[in-house]
Amino acid sequence: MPAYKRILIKLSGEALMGDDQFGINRATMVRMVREVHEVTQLGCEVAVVIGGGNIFRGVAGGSVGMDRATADYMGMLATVMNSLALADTMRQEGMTARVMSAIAIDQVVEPYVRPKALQYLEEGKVVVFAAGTGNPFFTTDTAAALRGAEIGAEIVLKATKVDGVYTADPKKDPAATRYTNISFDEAITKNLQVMDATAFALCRDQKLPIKVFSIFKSGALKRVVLGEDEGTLVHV
Ligand SMILES: Nc1ncnc2c1ncn2[C@@H]1O[C@H](COP(=O)(O)OP(=O)(O)OP(=O)(O)O)[C@@H](O)[C@H]1O
Ligand SMILES: O=c1ccn([C@@H]2O[C@H](COP(=O)(O)O)[C@@H](O)[C@H]2O)c(=O)[nH]1
Repeated sequence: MPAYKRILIKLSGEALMGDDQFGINRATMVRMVREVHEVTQLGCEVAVVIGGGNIFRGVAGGSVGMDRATADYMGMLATVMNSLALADTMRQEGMTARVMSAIAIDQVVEPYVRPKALQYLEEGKVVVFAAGTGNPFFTTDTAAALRGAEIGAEIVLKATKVDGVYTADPKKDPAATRYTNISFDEAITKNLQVMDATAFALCRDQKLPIKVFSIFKSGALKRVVLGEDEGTLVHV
């Protein structure tokens, strides 16, 4: 029995690279989709936001010296590519997914319209929100918080490269220790970089909890959805 009826999953773009230098690693994508499939089969309504780090990192060199907003639009377009690839993999795995973009690209993907997204969720379709918030100077973490609040998700699940929120970046500080629970205020005050402060603040204000866990750990997403002990809960 799932602990939540409706969830917003933020999938790491960078994790999609697998062991490659950039881009989409097919086997990794399929594995991530199968993890999502498992939770839809539990009866959860699922929306997804995917990052763009796997593609944007590959082109970031070319964005040096560009104005920030233009580079950010490139980053948002990278998330559209990831979203299309994700939805197509979902289709191949027998799921029904719809991509909705915050930036109008009508020939490619339907625009984000909140009532339509709610309708898809009620129909049991997975909704993939592409192009972040549609605004530069933000991130897909903030898009996850924003869309999560808009659709009335009970929790935002940040599926990332580390297995929770640590006292410091565990990739840089081997002495860092993991929190089981942490409040939004503490995460913001301590400037913990696992998620940006805008996303933390939005979730705090909307009383929308976040669970941070590893997308590389097999079965972790399902365990989170079943309410089992996994990762770090960020709460009001
Ligand atoms: N205090 C911390 N606890 C845990 N991770 C941290 C912390 N500080 C920094 N990090 C880093 O934050 C990263 C996760 O956040 P980030 O938003 O960069 O990645 P992502 O969401 O997985 O990727 P993308 O932006 O491509 O979707 C982790 O890989 C970790 O190295
Ligand atoms: O609302 C948004 C979301 C994203 N961006 C830009 O896209 C890249 C990729 O997103 P990640 O969250 O880092 O995976 C991001 O670095 C921004 O440049 C944006 O401008 N607005």
